[in-house]
This record gives sequence, C-alpha cells and structure tokens, in this order.
Amino acid sequence: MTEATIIDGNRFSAGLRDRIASEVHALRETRHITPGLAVVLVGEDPASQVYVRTKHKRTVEVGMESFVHTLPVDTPEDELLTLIAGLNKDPAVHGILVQLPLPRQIDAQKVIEAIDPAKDVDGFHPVNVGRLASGGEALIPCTPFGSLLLLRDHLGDLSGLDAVVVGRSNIVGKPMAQLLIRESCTVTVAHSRTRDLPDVVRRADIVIAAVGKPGMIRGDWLKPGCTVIDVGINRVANPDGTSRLVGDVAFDEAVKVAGAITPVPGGVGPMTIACLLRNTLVACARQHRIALDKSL
Ligand SMILES: Nc1nc(=O)c2c([nH]1)NC[C@@H]1CN(c3ccc(C(=O)N[C@@H](CCC(=O)O)C(=O)O)cc3)C=[N+]21
Repeated sequence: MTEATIIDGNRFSAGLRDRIASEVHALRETRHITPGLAVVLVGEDPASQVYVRTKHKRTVEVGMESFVHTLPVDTPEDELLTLIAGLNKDPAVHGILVQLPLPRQIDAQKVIEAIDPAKDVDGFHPVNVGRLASGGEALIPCTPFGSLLLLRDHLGDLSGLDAVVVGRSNIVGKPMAQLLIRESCTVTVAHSRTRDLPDVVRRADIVIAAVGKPGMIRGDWLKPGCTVIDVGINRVANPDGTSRLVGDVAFDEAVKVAGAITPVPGGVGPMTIACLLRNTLVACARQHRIALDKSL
C-alpha cells in the first residue's frame, strides 16, 4: 500500500511569510506604515518563552515591528489590564497577543475581552468569535486558519466533504468547525463524551485532531485516503531521558491509512505563527483602511 502524502507546514508557512513580507515592504515604502505586533508573556513557563521568542524572530523577519512585554508571574490582573489599555491606544501597535495560559490570579476571559477587537490577532474576543460565526469581518484564530490553508492547498474545494473535529476548545475546535461550515463541509464536533469515537472518526474525509492527548487517534479509526490535520503538540519523554514532540494522532499507524497527514513538528505549528503575522498585517490594513491582496 502507498503511504500518505506528508503535508509540509514548514514549506507552506515559509511561502506565506514571503507573501506577507512583500506586502509589509509595500506598506512601508508607499504609506510609511510598519505593522506592529505586541506580545505579552506573564511568567517564565519555558515552553511559552520558546514560543514568544520564535514569534518575535518571525515578526522581525517579515519586516514588522515586534514589542515583547515580559511580566513577572505574580503580576496582578489590573496591571495586565492597564498594559493592554495602553497597547489598545498605541498607534504603533496593530496586533496584541497575550500568551496563554495565564497564571491563576488572572482571569483569561477578562483579559481577552479587554483587547480592542480590531487588534485581537488571536481572534479570541467575543466580537471576533461572533463575526466568524455570523459571517462578518473577523480576525480568525491562527491555528484553525492555518489548518484550513493547508486543507485548501491539498484538497482544493472542500464543499460536501465530511469533516470531524475532535476537540471543542474555544481556541481550536469551535473556530475550526465554523471555518469548515463556511467551506460547506458537513461538520461533526466530537469530544471526550462522544460515544463510539472511532466510528465517528471513520466517517470523515477530513479529520482535525485537537485534543491534546498524545497518539490518541489510531490508524484503524481512519477512513482509507482521508486527510488528517494533527493540531496536537505534546512533549513526551524518550527512554533515554530526552524528550520529543508528538501529535494527537498515532502517526506511524495513520500514515499507512490516510491519503495525507500533517506531521508534528513541521505541520500546523509553523502555520499558526505565519497566520499570526497575516492577522497582524490584516489588522494594520483595516485600521488604516488599506485594501490588501486577496491571496492573504
Ligand atoms: N494567545 C496565544 N496564542 C497562541 O497562538 C498560542 C498561545 N497563546 N499559547 C501557546 C500556543 C502554542 N502555539 C504554538 C505556536 C507555534 C508552534 C510551532 O511553531 N511549533 C513547531 C515546533 C516547535 C518546537 O520544536 O518546539 C512545529 O510544530 O513544527 C507551536 C505552538 C501558539 N499558542
């Protein structure tokens, strides 16, 4: 049997970042506007520090301004809200991202709702959630949007396909389902209480795995030839004491059954960051009422 096509998120995201860099260059040359992204990190979680450093590097690479704010782990909620109020008013800042998860003294939902929806490049503010659901001009969550770009690139038109989203989080599962509905897929959202999950997944032409459980989705749950988008990023221990990243799909099994699959790492992860830059560019253009290339 032939093995699945490996969907290369590193390659696709590099192309997207190139297109973004061209648009940024044009904005700077013709309008003297430099898109700016502010990233706020509270605390010293090592994984979060790595993500924030990568985001900073990619932001600068495409010619945007990067403003990183690192706050101590015991920062009071009202101090974070004051910082956000300042970023909302700052004309050099077009996008604001507050790295999640936040320490427990801070109410994440309150923080999300404090961000100006026009600068909410995560797409988590209720205004953007509502616009995505009702067809308005939303900023769309980066991981689902990046997943959709990979699906469209691999499959073309998605209309009429059966899609199963495993996971119902606000940051991936729910917005992913909205995007797939918009693409005219028949969408099922499965989760920890779903009965006969393997049978539900077996119906799918498109499987989105977003549960956060390493290797949970097995090869024999898949319809032969289906397309698998693995959103999971789980660090697991090796026998020798080192660690590695694995997805929510048992890759070695799935690759023998699926038609195409995203690897971890090198699949959805790099798309998330490219889409963050894309959202920052889109937010900047909307704030300045400038039209952008539709291919973004
Ligand atoms: N407000 C907020 N917005 C986020 O978008 C957000 C967040 N909080 N908190 C944490 C998660 C996680 N996240 C990732 C981004 C890129 C990779 C990525 O590039 N991963 C690489 C490998 C990274 C590695 O090797 O460690 C890959 O999959 O190939 C992973 C994970 C964004 N997040």
